[in-house]
Amino acid sequence: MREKPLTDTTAEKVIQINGLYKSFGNYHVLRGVDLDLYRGENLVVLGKSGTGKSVLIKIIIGLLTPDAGKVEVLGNVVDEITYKELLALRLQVGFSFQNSALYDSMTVRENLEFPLVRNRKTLTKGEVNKLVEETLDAVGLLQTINQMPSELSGGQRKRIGIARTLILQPEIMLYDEPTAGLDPITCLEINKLINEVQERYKTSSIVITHDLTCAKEVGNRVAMLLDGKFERQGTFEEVFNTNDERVKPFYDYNFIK
Ligand SMILES: Nc1ncnc2c1ncn2[C@@H]1O[C@H](COP(=O)(O)OP(=O)(O)OP(=O)(O)O)[C@@H](O)[C@H]1O
Repeated sequence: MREKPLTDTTAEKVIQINGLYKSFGNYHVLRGVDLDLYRGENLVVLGKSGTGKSVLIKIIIGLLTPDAGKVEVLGNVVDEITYKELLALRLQVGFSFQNSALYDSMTVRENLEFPLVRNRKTLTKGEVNKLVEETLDAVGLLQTINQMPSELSGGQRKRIGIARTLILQPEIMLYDEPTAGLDPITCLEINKLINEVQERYKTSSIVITHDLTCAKEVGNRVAMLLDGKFERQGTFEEVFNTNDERVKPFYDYNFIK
């Protein structure tokens, strides 16, 4: 298995989260989250279902507001900027949805053109075509350009979903369970793609996953959300070298102990 290099912690922090709290009624989901994303790294976020991983992502992209704490993304304090600034920031933060979220009535080409036509209005038709083709090529699916999403496999749909996010060339990528529901071979292909995207597009990424093979293959660093905080952060080995009963079952289940 490929060994990922350690994160360069002297690099700029593209996301800085300090003392973040978020509750819904009496349910205290995030209870003092501290987390940094360094430029160029893939940070894997692990945690049991319902621990607040999606809530965290929604706060990062300004879809939810924190109760307390500071969330800074590419130098912007997310709940202090104007709505216009937030929209501009969201173009720098690509979010790859779990269900791929493709438009079923559009071809692959049209799905990829859509974010460009909406957000890069000065591009010529030729430039749009070039970007669509280059991005499809980067995810290895140029041959599907005229197909409909319904004609693609689950793994291909994931790739197209990633391509549609990548086409705006965001600085930060957020992957939400990129390998969920895929067979092991396709999972390995998606892991490889996430690593290729990191190298080719120089993205900084947060990868939410329950798949520890994915975590090991793509993560320069791993952070585990436990009881509302990232109590364990470090390399894959550092995070899992523990007898903590909240952590061990993740490892044992994934690696059949
Ligand atoms: N808008 C909301 N209003 C009320 N409760 C919410 C809201 N959003 C999330 N929650 C609650 O916050 C908790 C954390 O949800 P979240 O979706 O972040 O979990 P998760 O860690 O992403 O889970 P999974 O791994 O299953 O995707 C859940 O109990 C959920 O019901």
